[in-house]
Amino acid sequence: MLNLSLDSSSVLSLFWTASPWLLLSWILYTVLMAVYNLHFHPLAKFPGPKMAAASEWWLAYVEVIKQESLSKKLWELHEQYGDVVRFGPNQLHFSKPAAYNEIYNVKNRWDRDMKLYHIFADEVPTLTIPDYARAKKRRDLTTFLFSRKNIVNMQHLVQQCLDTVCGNIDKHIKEGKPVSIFKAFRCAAADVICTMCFARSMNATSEPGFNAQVVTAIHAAFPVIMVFKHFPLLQTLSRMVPPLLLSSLRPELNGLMKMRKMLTDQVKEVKAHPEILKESQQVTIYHELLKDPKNIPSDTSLRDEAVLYVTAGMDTSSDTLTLATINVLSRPDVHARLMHELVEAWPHLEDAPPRYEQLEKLPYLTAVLKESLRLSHGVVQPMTRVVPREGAYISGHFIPGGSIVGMSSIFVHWNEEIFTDARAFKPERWLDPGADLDPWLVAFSKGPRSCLGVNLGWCELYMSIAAIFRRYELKLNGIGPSDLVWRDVYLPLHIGPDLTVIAKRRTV
Ligand code: HEM
Repeated sequence: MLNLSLDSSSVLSLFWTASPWLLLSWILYTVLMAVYNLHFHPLAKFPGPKMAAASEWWLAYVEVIKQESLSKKLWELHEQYGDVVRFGPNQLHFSKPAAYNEIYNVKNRWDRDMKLYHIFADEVPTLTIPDYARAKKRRDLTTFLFSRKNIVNMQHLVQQCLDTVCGNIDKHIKEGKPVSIFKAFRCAAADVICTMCFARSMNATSEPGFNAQVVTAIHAAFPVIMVFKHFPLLQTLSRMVPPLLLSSLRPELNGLMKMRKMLTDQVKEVKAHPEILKESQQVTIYHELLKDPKNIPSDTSLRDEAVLYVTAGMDTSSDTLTLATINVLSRPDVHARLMHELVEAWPHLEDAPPRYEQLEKLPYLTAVLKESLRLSHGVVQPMTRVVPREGAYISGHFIPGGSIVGMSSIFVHWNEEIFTDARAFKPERWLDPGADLDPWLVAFSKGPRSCLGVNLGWCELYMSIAAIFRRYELKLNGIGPSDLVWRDVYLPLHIGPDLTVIAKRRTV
């Protein structure tokens, strides 16, 4: 009988003999694919850099080697090539704001493109389920948890987290230290999400100096996921590394592992003792996702859903709040007008803070928040969608089925025809009755895959600004709006200095 077993030295020698052929075949394949992509691909007629059209490697070079922001690079490309740009063999980007509504709208049931979305997890949590039908099923399960009604009822939990933030700010004041408003809002958002969704806090808001591990870890993880976007094999390999080894190789990721462990333990506890859920006063994601006994998600699925909520909700709302604080403090006229409104709504500091429903009726605070959402953008990377088989018209062009299309929110938010002096912070623009700007605020995106946590997001924004501005006199600590510098890593990752303020308790 033929002996097929090979020892390790013969496998190695076979590999060395075959490797020049493997390399040659790969080069030949790449060249042939480039020729096909440039001349015969259904998107061949669309303009854009030739290297981008030829191969996926162009985008990997821009995002991983040069560490450039894709959305900002696309801005330059549109100036050169016009309103449609081919920025990958099968990818198109659009610049006219109307195209945003043509891609992301309630009628479109377009799939997400997994080349981008696999970075957040395997196909398990809501954000990474590619097809609309399955994603809808998963989203529908949590409709109640994120409904406006539930958020309004549970707002005392948001207030509790904000009170802990204030307690920590008071400690900074006592010790004569500036407050990192950047970290404070991130800690607040992390605790709000965990308290609301899992009925358990990570106590990030109590950490000295707001130096919570979860904040450092998520900040450190985003540039890594840009590498995973282009080299998915590395992501698979990284999952095989034992947590202990990973934490010694990348100690800054400790917080992420701690959070995963906390949520894994919680999932196990809830599954082993479902009676905990019956006794709980509060609806959590576990109540919602374990509702249907015939469709119980796996432990990993539950854990990944929980991790998704923290990563989806932490940086987005805290970026908006940080941007709001720095811009309001750098414009004395805006600051004075906002304070006037807040003092009227909350005249005596010793009284309980106004409720969310009352705050959302304040026109100037609302204008400040809309302007802050506009300039913080939400997600900046083009959120890629797959055009259905029959094709679609976008920006007046017929786009063949199977093409991947997307549009970064910066192309709407920085559009000068909609927002005059678009890069400037001008809350007044939202108060102009003739302007009708609301349809162009796309920070939460649009359509069936838009933000699931939108009600919680708004609630946090209103209550945080009211609590921090009404309770403290704040001054910028040597920083200003020009220090709000970001790199596009799907979200806008802050790469400027720490953003600190000097705080003093208000007495009246
Ligand atoms: C200012 C605050 C927020 C902004 C600007 C924001 C923005 C967004 C955007 C633009 C998307 C679409 C992403 C895409 O298609 O790639 C999204 C999705 C999502 N957001 Fe938010 N978000 C915010 C707060 C939150 C909060 C507090 C949560 C709660 C935990 C949350 C949970 C989610 C989830 C679960 C998804 C995925 C939805 C799906 O795939 O169907 N977000 N968010």
